[in-house]
Amino acid sequence: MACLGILAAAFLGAVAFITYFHHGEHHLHGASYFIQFLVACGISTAYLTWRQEYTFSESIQTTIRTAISFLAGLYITASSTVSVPSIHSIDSQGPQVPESAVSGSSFKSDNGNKRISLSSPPIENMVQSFVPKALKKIHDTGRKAPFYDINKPITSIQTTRDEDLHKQRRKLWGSAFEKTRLPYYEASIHEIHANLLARIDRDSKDEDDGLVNVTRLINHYAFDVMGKVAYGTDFDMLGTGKSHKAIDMLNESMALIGFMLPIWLIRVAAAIPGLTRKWSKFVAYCFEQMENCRLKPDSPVIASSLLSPCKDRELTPAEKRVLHGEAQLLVVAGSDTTSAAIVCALYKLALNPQITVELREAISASLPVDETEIRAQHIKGIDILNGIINETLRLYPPIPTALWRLTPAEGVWIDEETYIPGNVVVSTPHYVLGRSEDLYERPDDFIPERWYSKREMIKYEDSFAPFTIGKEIPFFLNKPKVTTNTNHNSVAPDIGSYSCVGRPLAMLNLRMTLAKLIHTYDISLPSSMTMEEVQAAMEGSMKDNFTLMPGQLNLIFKRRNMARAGP
Ligand code: HEM
Repeated sequence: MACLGILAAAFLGAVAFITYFHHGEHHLHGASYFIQFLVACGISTAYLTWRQEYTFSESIQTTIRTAISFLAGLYITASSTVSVPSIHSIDSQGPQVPESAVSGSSFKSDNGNKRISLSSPPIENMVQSFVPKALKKIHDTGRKAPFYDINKPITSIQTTRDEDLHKQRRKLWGSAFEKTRLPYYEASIHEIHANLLARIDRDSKDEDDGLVNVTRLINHYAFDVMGKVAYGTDFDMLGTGKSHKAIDMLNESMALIGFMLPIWLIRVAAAIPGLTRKWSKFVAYCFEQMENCRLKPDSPVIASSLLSPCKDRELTPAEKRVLHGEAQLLVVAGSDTTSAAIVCALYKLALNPQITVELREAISASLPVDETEIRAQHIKGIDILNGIINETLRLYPPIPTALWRLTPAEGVWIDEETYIPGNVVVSTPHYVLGRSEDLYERPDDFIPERWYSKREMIKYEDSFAPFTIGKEIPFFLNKPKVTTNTNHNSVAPDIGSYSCVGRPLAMLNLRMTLAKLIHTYDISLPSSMTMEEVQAAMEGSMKDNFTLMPGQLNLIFKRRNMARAGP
């Protein structure tokens, strides 16, 4: 009898999957399913106790047995129904992705010599592809995957899956990065550079060994810049030497994303009271900054552009939801990404002093006579500077593995022999592609020239897209062969594209900050550590929390003894 009950429950689980769970998306209802499941278990226990005259403990045991059988039936049906479709070739091992990156198990597909990688859990029908042509194909055709519903009902340009809303927001964001706005951001960067240099000088003196904690320093710098250009707010993390309380809350929340849990589980966890308190506080803080910008609508900060359609009236509930999302995105999108790129570039420059010397000479040569300040217009065309940035973004893409896309309903042909069916979640990890021998000669070496004078070292250019590429317009790639010397002055990419709309600001900041630091300081490895120890400290503790979190990097900064080097 008990056996029959178990089989019936398992059968019901299978039917529930086939008739209901297999259709449409369910990740937003995880918490409500969970509650319904608990209520059903409670009702079952009560029914068995009062109507069937079971003892209380027998009722509980029978209910648990039935519940487990139901779930097993559902899970087994799901695992056997969801096929893993993508086929592509990868090297036997492939480069290792940073700690806590999407974990996947590789195995052979039916055609033998080709391999695919499947990320758990299988019910999400998820694959990672390392085929050279995959990145462009997937991002040209794919929609955003269910992962982007992570903050619902709060949404933003980045997380919305509604294409009309995305287009509306993209227009507003685009206006924040028009040519005419960049001089304001440049002036803010200059202002914060003064704090950056003062902090480096202070830290170099304060610490006994003269070491500067570059990871923390640049993190503080990047947040100070974003506070200023986004809202006109001074986080003053460089000045105080401490993280702003809002940024602490953000960091703790991002660490949770690093576990890369399936989206339905994140949504269930988010429904548990108190668990996302810090994240909510961070969002509320950012929204407050956004609200303050409503009082100064003509200020050239990014928030003003986002507020422009509603500057003279009350916000509707829908607008409030979007502006909460955009308020936090403004800080999150621009800070950790830029910070990771600057830290990793300084790391590579410290390891490669010869490249640093060449860069410094090129910077000096680019400055007009009597000019002591680094200005964007003078340095934007320096090949070696752009090559260093590209090479850094290739080896350490600030968004290393995520960017999940859902294939179109009709599926997509990646190349002549690789087809991925519709509605499959695909990720094309930049970190892995950037280190692939299929795409680059000597992929593990830092060779800035590969982006200008040694372009033959790039075997397949379309796979380099650290700012990702658009759904409609392959923005980053639609230009002549030289990708390094590109337009931080270009207007933002076209509406409809999911690529990084803040790229002009990111490139402006990367160029100016690297140029300023290299022009002002001699930067070297700590004498107390071997090169291997520096590498282990930096790369060994690198993390993927959606954005790349560099490990520990301590360097020595010595002011250069020359008139033109000072601030
Ligand atoms: C080195 C620095 C940066 C890198 C590598 C980078 C990279 C990216 C990538 C890969 C995406 C796609 C994300 C996704 O599809 O989920 C993205 C989107 C975005 N980025 Fe950046 N980013 C950087 C700096 C910035 C800055 C400074 C801003 C300014 C606020 C910014 C604003 C945005 C926004 C608003 C989006 C969403 C665009 C959309 O969905 O239409 N980013 N970025």
